[in-house]
Amino acid sequence: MNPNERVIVPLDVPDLESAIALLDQFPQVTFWKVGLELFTSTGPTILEILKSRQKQIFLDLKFHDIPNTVAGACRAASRYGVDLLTIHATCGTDALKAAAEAVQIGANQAGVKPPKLIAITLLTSISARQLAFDLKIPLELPEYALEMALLAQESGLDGAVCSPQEVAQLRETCKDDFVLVCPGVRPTWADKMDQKRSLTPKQAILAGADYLVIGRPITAAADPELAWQRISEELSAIS
Ligand SMILES: O=C(O)c1cc(=O)[nH]c(=O)n1[C@@H]1O[C@H](COP(=O)(O)O)[C@@H](O)[C@H]1O
Repeated sequence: MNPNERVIVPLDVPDLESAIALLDQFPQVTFWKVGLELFTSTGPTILEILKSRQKQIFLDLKFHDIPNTVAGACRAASRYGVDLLTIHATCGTDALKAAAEAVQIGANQAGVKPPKLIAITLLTSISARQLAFDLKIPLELPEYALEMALLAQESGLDGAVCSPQEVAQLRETCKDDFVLVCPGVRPTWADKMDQKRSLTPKQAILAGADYLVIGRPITAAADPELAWQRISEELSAIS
């Protein structure tokens, strides 16, 4: 895979107009993420636009609900023919299994390829301190992220979203074709902002990430094209 194809850029913008402006600004980006803000604003229209431009789509709706409800949501989302879809591992095994099954049913009904269903292990904005003191989880952070990934794998999911700081451990323990997607990636020259567990693009790929989600270091940079180019050069230099 061309290293640039490992970078997923989130369309974290409020409306269709701003999303199209980003697509026009970065024709070289092959994989885009549609998250809660844009999908809530535009609905599936943005997915049609991405498809008309032959882009890969990560529909990041982070479902979190009871088994019957997440199954229904996954069935509906899978009819759009997207490539990746998210659900929180903390829904529990019954909901994850129901979601994995629903993804196949929805895609079959629409005659499209099923998306890879991937589980959020622990949001990259949560620190070890917050895990212990706010969420009252008694496990060490890397152990918790690994447990969530294993729960997803055992429930029949295709992969997980984790911070780059945990990806080496997940890569070592999960099966080889388990897709690992890392947000919270920050080049040395970028501000970390609300991301608490970051590594650089090169470090994240070397640790075993299949895809990197990189947003504001590119889209909010003073010179966004230069930021993309620097990331692209960093990844191309990996031997
Ligand atoms: O599912 C995600 O993509 C996600 C999971 C997570 O744990 N952390 C996380 O930051 N994300 C998403 O990854 C993107 C990161 O954007 P930047 O922080 O701007 O690079 C955002 O769209 C987040 O919604």
